[in-house]
Amino acid sequence: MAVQISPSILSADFARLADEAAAVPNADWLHVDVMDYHFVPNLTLGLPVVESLRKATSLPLDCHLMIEDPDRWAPAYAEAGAGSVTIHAEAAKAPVRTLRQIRSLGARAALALNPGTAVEPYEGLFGEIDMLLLMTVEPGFGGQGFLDMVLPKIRTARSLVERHGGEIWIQVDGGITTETIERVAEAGADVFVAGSAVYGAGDPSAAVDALRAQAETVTG
Ligand SMILES: O=C(CO)[C@H](O)[C@H](O)COP(=O)(O)O
Ligand SMILES: [Co+2]
Repeated sequence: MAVQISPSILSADFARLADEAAAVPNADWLHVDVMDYHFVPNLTLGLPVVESLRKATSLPLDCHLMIEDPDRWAPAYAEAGAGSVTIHAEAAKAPVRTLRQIRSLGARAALALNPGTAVEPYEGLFGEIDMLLLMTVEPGFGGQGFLDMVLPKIRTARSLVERHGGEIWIQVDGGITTETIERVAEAGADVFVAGSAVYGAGDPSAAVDALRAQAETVTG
C-alpha cells in the first residue's frame, strides 16, 4: 500500500486551525486528537471543532478518540464528517457495535492499541476494522520519544493483517520523525501520524514530503 502521512494538529496552533490545515495540502489525512482528561491526562478538542474543521479543509479528518466512553461518542464523529474514527481497545466496552456504527455512518472504523496492549487478543475484531492504530508513545501528549519496544508488535500485526487479506491499514502514532519512520515502515506500518515533526518544522508541507520520501525508501 502507498505510504500515507497524517499530520497531527495536536502540535499546531489551535487558534489558527484552518490555516494550519491549509499548510499541509500534500498530506493524505489530517489527524485530530480528541482527549478528555480522563482516558489520558490531557484535554484538547471535541465535536464542535471537528464540525468546523470539516468545513474549513478538504483533507479527510482522521479522528483519534482518546476518551473514556468512545461507545457513546464515536458515532457522532462519523456523523460530523470524519473520514476515519479510531477508538481505543482499552476504553471501548462494546467495540463491535461501535465499529459497526462508525462504518454504517460512512467513515472508516479503526481500533487503537496502547504500547503495552498486545494485538493478538484483538484479531477477532479484524473483520470490523479498516485500520489498526498502534501507539508508539503512551497517548496523551505530542513531542514524546518513539518507543522501539512497539516494533515487534507492528511486525506481528502486519503478519496477522496479511493473513486476513491485507486490506487493513496499519497506522503508527507518536514520535514519528525522519529518523524513526524507516524503522516503522520496515516493520509494516503504512499510515504515519506526525505532529511535532510536521508542525514543529519551519515548513510543514516540506516536512510531510520529507517523511513520505523517507518511508518510501523502505516501501519502494
Ligand atoms: O495521539 C497522539 C498523542 O497521544 C498524537 O497524535 C501524537 O503524539 C502526535 O505527536 P508527535 O508526532 O509529536 O509524537
Ligand atoms: Co493521535
